[in-house]
Amino acid sequence: MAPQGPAGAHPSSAEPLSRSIFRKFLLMLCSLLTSLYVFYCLAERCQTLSGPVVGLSGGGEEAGAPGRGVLAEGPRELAVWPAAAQRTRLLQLRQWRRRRRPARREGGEEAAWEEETPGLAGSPGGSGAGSSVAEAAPGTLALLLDEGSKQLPQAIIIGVKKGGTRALLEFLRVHPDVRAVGAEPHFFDRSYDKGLAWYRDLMPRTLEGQITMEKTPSYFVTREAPARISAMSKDTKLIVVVRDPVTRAISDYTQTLSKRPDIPTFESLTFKNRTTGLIDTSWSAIQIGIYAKHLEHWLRHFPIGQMLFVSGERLISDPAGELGRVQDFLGLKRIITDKHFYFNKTKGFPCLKKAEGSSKPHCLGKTKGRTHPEIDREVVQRLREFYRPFNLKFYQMTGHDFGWDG
Ligand SMILES: Nc1ncnc2c1ncn2[C@@H]1O[C@H](COP(=O)(O)OS(=O)(=O)O)[C@@H](OP(=O)(O)O)[C@H]1O
Repeated sequence: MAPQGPAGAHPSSAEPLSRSIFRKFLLMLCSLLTSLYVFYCLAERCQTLSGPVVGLSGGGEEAGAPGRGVLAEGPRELAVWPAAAQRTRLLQLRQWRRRRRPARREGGEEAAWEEETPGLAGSPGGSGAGSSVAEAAPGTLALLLDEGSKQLPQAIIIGVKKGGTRALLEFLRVHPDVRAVGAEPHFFDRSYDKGLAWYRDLMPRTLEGQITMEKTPSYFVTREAPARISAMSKDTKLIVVVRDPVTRAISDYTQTLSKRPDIPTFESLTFKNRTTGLIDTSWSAIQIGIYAKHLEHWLRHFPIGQMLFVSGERLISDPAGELGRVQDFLGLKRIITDKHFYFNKTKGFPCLKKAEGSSKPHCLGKTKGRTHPEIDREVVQRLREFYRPFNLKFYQMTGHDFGWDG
């Protein structure tokens, strides 16, 4: 009788066979798991697995740093990905980056959006960056998709300062087919000598079908800007956010006052001579609002149909309506609708229910919506009279009554 005991203690003739079966089973299990992993990656789930992260620590695309986060083999491996998957991955990567890093500031003005619920991201048990699957960094394959190419902008928000340009750009960035620089490049006014290659390098990468955009509100009043933009491309689409020039001037003054509290009053800066009521048109706060004059320069280089005038007032009272017009003008599908906005009573402005790259409500930062100082009624009235003929001319030129004159 064969001795009884634990397996392996007394080898029998059947044991080598079961060991080899076990080895085969292990091998099969390993290949199955590997195939499953590859399948998951190809099914665009790679980012939810805690795979190795490569080279994401550099500055963002909007900083224009070349080569960040791209594996050497990127383009070769990327070729096996369908275009739609590439696009999805690029968007996911971009969203992940946005969650990790606030936007750059533009020339002293705040470019970043403000979290409405600060503290949540890092709170214990909350969905802070890196603390949950949803917030995890994209996996290695996803990083290969930090591709696409940098293009010169096909559309530019050229003005006007304090018109609502930041709100428009941030709202537009929700659209999956819009990619924009966060900061103001100031290329066509301050950095033109750096050349188009420098400018292009500031742009985010785009995939086919995506529009590259930037906003620099000072272009609208820069004499050289129309010719320079036209020299870059005659087809550039131009967007101008305009606002009642009197309120705009006060907003402009309020911004300067916040930085230099010792400046003279708005009233004294408005006039060359207060007794005669002569307006000081050399003061930039006043000059910028003479929209008809500035527009004349643009119309020497661009047809009016290539320009879209967005009402700064309607951007606040009906953001979805204005965004509808902008999306049509840019040839984009109307994806941004009233479902994207809510009115924040504390801020007194529409905010995004979910900003691009975030699941939280977002409003513009503290530098937008500053309380304006009380201005002498007579001065406001005098300014209204001053602007009226220019406004009427502007309405004629654009074919749109913005309603600033009653
Ligand atoms: N949604 C939303 N949230 C906050 N602010 C909004 C919004 N929509 C328009 N605005 C108005 O935008 C004004 C600032 O305009 P800009 O962004 O063009 O300013 S800047 O030229 O870039 O400094 C800013 O002007 P002030 O209120 O005078 O600060 C706002 O009135």
